[in-house]
Amino acid sequence: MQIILAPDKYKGSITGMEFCDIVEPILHEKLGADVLRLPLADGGDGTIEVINFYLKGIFKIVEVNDPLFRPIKASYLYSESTKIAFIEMAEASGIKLLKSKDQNCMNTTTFGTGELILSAISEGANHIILGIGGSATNDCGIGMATALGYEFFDKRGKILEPVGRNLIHITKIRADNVDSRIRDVKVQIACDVKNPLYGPKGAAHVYAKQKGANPLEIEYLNAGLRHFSGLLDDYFNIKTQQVEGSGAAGGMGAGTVAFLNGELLPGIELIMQIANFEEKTRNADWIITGEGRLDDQTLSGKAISGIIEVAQKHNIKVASFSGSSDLSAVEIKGMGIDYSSTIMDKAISLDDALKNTETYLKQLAMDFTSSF
Ligand SMILES: O=C(O)[C@H](O)CO
Repeated sequence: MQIILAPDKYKGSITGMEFCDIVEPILHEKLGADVLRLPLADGGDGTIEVINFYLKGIFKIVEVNDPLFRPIKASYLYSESTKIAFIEMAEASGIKLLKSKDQNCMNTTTFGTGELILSAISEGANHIILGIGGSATNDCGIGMATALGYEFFDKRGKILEPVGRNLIHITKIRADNVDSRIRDVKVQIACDVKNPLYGPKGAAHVYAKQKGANPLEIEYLNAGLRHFSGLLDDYFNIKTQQVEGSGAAGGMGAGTVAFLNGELLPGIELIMQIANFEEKTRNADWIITGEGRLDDQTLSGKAISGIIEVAQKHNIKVASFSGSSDLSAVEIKGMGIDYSSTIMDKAISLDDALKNTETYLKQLAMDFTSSF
């Protein structure tokens, strides 16, 4: 029997690799199964480790500007043999880098992410995968673009600092000094959400509060995104608001489409491409997946959605060992999952589940093997 282990992380608990370490020996021992590990991620936190499992690159450490223009060391992954770099914007421009008192996306920049991109190009990358999300910013990517050589002017012809509050003042974009090497690089964007750029479901209204903006500032940032999107559309001949995910990471989705000619993709889709997932699983009997929680979001962008698609195409059974589930047995079956169990079925409380994930996950794996 061939079994593929394709877990995402259990957020705040174990990584996908740890999941494999726990489950694989039980499948070997109890079923004599041939097990292949293909850990997945959705583009959010922890994606870099999963990508490295496939790319086998090395981490490059560079000094860049953090969201408040302070020097920090940030890393990205580079694979010399494939010339692919994987950059997580949160490493340079993430909310995790700021104390809560310093968080306000009126004043933050994605400049450091642009510096990471330049560094990767200087290393020799001809393909950059940029994971966006977890950002401290709402600057529509103008910080990143500035690092690449773009300039943004106000109506008096003054160059503006590339931060969220200045989007509304931009009247002119200049590309004369842009690093021309960027044109030869294929850029794919692993996007964590599908929000539009502005409006009630846009970057500012949905995510700026968690980045320290107050209600007035949120309105101001939203107006800035709306205004700037008009400029981007005219300058690059695109329709930013219509791009799914343009509002990801404070408008970085739109910024990457415009300034990098990037292709926005759900993170899971990109990682499955890198893992060569479909090719490697087509003869499997089972795919076992797992993620922190099965819920009604599960089919929209999380790892399991991509797995079910491939499994159904090749008639492979799917099992899910998740942390918890908000779905009924009928809903789970309806999604295309043939076997499902959760850590919370075993644990007496959330605290117990988090403390004893390994023990309970072993039990889930044992139960699965006994079902044959
Ligand atoms: O960074 C952000 O704004 C969120 O992760 C959504 O992309």
